[in-house]
Amino acid sequence: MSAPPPGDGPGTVAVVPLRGGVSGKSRLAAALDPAARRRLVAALARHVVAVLLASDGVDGVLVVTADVPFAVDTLGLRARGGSARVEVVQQPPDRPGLNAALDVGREAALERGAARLLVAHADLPLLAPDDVVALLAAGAAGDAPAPVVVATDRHLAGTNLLVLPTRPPGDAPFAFRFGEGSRAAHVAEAERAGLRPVVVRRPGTAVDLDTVDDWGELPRAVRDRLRHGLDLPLP
Ligand SMILES: Nc1nc2c(ncn2[C@@H]2O[C@H](COP(=O)(O)OP(=O)(O)OP(=O)(O)O)[C@@H](O)[C@H]2O)c(=O)[nH]1
Ligand SMILES: C=C(OP(=O)(O)O)C(=O)O
Repeated sequence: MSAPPPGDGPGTVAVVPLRGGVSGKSRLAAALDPAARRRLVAALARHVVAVLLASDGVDGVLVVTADVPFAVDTLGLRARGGSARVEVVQQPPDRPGLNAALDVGREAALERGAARLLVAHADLPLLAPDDVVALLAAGAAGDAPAPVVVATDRHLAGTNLLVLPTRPPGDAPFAFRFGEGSRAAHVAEAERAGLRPVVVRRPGTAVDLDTVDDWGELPRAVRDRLRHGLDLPLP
């Protein structure tokens, strides 16, 4: 995705934060050894990126990570000689953490002229294109103020995906507040930024893979594929 003339940029760019390699999915250490976790992180990331690319309304995907070689290999970009619609963006070492990764992704999306961001975690095994299309529809600009779609997790406490304008009204940009209690934090942040929060909870967006309990609740066929790093079927 290159920088287009003002106003001609992509409509919606997806930003996928990825903590790859051995540092990802540490909460699954009791269930999976480091090699299996690395395979799982890779298979999950491939699934989420494939779903985003298959979703109408997503014009490009930026994967933001400190581990660029892992992401490039995982997504097969080297083999494919890169991809016009998927780019891996380096997360600088002096900007650590998930929220900083999303700030880096938003800056890259702005450089590409994107009007809207779709933040999507890389650990959503049941995500399907229909879910992405539904979130984009919920985030359609329509009447002012522009909406911020908060796709919450199964516990109605976290945030698995966000849809928001790349440049909200006013000067203070929307602050990413991923972490404990992020659903409520993102709703409050949207209101502070003069945006309209819309909370969504769909089976495909609510299931993220964080803990051993989450692992045990996945369909067995999905667990078996992820354990061996096999791709998940595209719904
Ligand atoms: N680029 C980047 N992505 C991150 C970072 N922390 C988490 N992520 C990604 O953000 C999403 C949510 O991740 P978490 O479940 O909070 O963290 P995790 O590394 O997957 O798992 P834990 O190690 O168990 O916390 C996943 O897509 C992670 O890969 C980070 O510091 N930088
Ligand atoms: C980062 C979040 O949660 P988790 O670490 O459980 O993915 C969140 O919901 O903001």
